[in-house]
Amino acid sequence: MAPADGAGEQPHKAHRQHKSGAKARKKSGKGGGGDDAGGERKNPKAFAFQSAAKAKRLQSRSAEIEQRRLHVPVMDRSIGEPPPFVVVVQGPPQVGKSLLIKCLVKHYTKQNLSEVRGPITVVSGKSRRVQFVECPNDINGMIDAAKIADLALLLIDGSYGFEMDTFEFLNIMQVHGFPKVMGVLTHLDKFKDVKKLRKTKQRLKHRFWSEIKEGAKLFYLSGLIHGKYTKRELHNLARFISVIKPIPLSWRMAHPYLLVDRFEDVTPPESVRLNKKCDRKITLYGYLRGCNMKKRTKVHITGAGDFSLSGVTSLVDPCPLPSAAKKRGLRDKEKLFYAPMSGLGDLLYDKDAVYININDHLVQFSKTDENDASKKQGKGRDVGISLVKTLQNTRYSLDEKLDQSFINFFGRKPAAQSEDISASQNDQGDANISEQADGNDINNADTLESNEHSYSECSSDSEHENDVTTQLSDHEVDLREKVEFCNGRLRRKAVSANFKDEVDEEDSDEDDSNIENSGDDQLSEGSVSLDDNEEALDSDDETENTSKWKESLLARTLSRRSASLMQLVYGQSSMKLDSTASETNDSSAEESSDDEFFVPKGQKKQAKNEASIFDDMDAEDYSKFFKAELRDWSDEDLIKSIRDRFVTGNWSKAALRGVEIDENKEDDEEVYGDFEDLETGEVHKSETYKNAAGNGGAHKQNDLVEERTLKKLALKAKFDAEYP
Ligand SMILES: Nc1nc2c(ncn2[C@@H]2O[C@H](COP(=O)(O)OP(=O)(O)OP(=O)(O)O)[C@@H](O)[C@H]2O)c(=O)[nH]1
Repeated sequence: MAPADGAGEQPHKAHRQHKSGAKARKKSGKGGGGDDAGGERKNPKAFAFQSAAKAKRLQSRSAEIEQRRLHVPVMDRSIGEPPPFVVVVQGPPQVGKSLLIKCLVKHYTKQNLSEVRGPITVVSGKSRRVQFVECPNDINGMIDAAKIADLALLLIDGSYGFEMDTFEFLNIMQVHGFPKVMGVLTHLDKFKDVKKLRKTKQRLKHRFWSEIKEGAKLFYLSGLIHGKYTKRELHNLARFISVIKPIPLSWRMAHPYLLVDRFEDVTPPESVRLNKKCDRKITLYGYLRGCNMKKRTKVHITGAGDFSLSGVTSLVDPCPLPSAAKKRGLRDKEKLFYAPMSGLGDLLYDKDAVYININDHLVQFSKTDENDASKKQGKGRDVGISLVKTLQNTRYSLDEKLDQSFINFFGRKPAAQSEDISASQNDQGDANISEQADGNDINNADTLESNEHSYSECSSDSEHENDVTTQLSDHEVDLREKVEFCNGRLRRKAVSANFKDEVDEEDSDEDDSNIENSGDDQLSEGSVSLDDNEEALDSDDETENTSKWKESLLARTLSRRSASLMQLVYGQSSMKLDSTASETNDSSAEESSDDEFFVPKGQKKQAKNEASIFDDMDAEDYSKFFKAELRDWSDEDLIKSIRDRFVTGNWSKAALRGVEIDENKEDDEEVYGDFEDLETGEVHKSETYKNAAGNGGAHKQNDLVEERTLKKLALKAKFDAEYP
């Protein structure tokens, strides 16, 4: 019993009050909290700003946020999940484009990519997918890539410097709407001297800024480890790619377009057997961007021509966002990548089928079995097994077959095959021509600019350089192409007068103090630290910071203007034809009307302007002027001369002027209307001449000459009297 009594008397453990945490805070709030909180709130120093500069910064920041809010919001037309963000990796040959894509894919998906072909879609975040595309090294591929890029990664060989490919691509992007651009320096491990490396980085960064814009992002990939870029630098780059916001480009938002990541020939094999050049039916797969596409819309396939759509079907997303993937079955884990052309991704959704790709190691085939089987049968492998084996080996048999047979969007197609395509699409011939013409234009411009080059062996000794610099018509282009033989191949270096290639020793000492602080930051961050160099850039001359490569745009545009349809078809410059025509007109006009000679300067100029409005038009395309110089539209006379051509002007006056010109022509024809028909050999004489000849030949002619001389003299006298 005693123990029972003892248990009854045992004192209860006292309740321990909470001294910290939510409960304690709650209690103190309930109790005398009012005073404490009030006391805290009443402290005036706690909420006042201490520094005027900080206050100013805060104020300007809030004003900026307010301003941003006031901007017209960009209409988001997308329905459901946004399509993947297209990242185009561009750079000169052998700069490391494929390697960078492989490394980024490995970073995002932990998958090894054996080859980079076609677009590669990877999931880069909870609500974001990225599609990597390698930009081909030819100009047509660049044009195609520039049309679809949301972000362009410009790879630059740090050990060599800027090459022309980069500027050509920038130039093309400028035409198609400039997407986001980031620079990536590779091959930096070739520098043995740390100081030189730092100087080169600095120099390339400044040039990159001045060519694109101040503060443009430039990443450094400092070298390879086991044949791959370092994880830390890739991580930084991937993070930037993941967070970057695409610029809404108005043209793209208003037009539907598709980056094809897979295609299939669905032409019945029988019709192909009967006619190898029959019209093919092709199914193209890809994410639709821009806006919705309608059936029967005319579409342009780059490099192939214009076609009409026979139908559009929406399919299951082959690379869904992680959130969407959970809703569907069939997959045990999330598939974070889709690259059918590169042989990555194991589930394919077709219009009418779903293909599941099973890896070889998951299939129960063992070598011992095979050997046994062959022994048992006494002759080769069983037909059934070998059939299954071959089926297993060919992952995308149809695609691969197609790939070998034709359309290759990015310029790898063999010449013979391309001929086939154009032959089979005779009805779309016009479109093909226009596409080629377009390409020609740019090629023309390119060859024009590449006239301006020098050829040299890749060596540090500049004396060996054979520097041939020709000037593009009137426009001096700052950027110069220097072709040199380097690392076993020809490279086109982009030389700028404003940026020296070699690092000046004197400069390097000077600048070192600036870089010392920022250099490490850049190395560790893998990105440009803006603040460090802002001041240095501010002090730069403004003209230096303007994009130099843009200057060549005008020259290119002008050079492109001269190419006309006539020139392309007949191989003859329409410009020349027209100019010679106008020259002859001029000379005849000079001869015929001496009146012009006695017209005051200003008036004469005006009259000339009038005439030249018609003269310097392209014969075929009136939107083109072939004269290289643009008119001086500040000239009052010139403005006056076209005033009547607008809605507000006097149209009848303009028409009268036209009639006057025609009448003058007739007059001229009367006097100089003789011509010889070269085909028939018939000589036509003008009426005046005929009359003169009929009425007594030379005598009459003399009279005419005399008459004209008298007329001239009279006019001269009149002129002198009016304008002494
Ligand atoms: N040392 C060094 N080698 C590199 C670096 N980046 C790429 N490479 C090597 O350069 C070679 C070319 O790389 P790729 O990725 O094939 O270059 P690419 O630009 O795709 O080449 P193309 O497709 O032919 O234009 C490979 O052997 C890479 O290992 C780098 O930063 N340092």
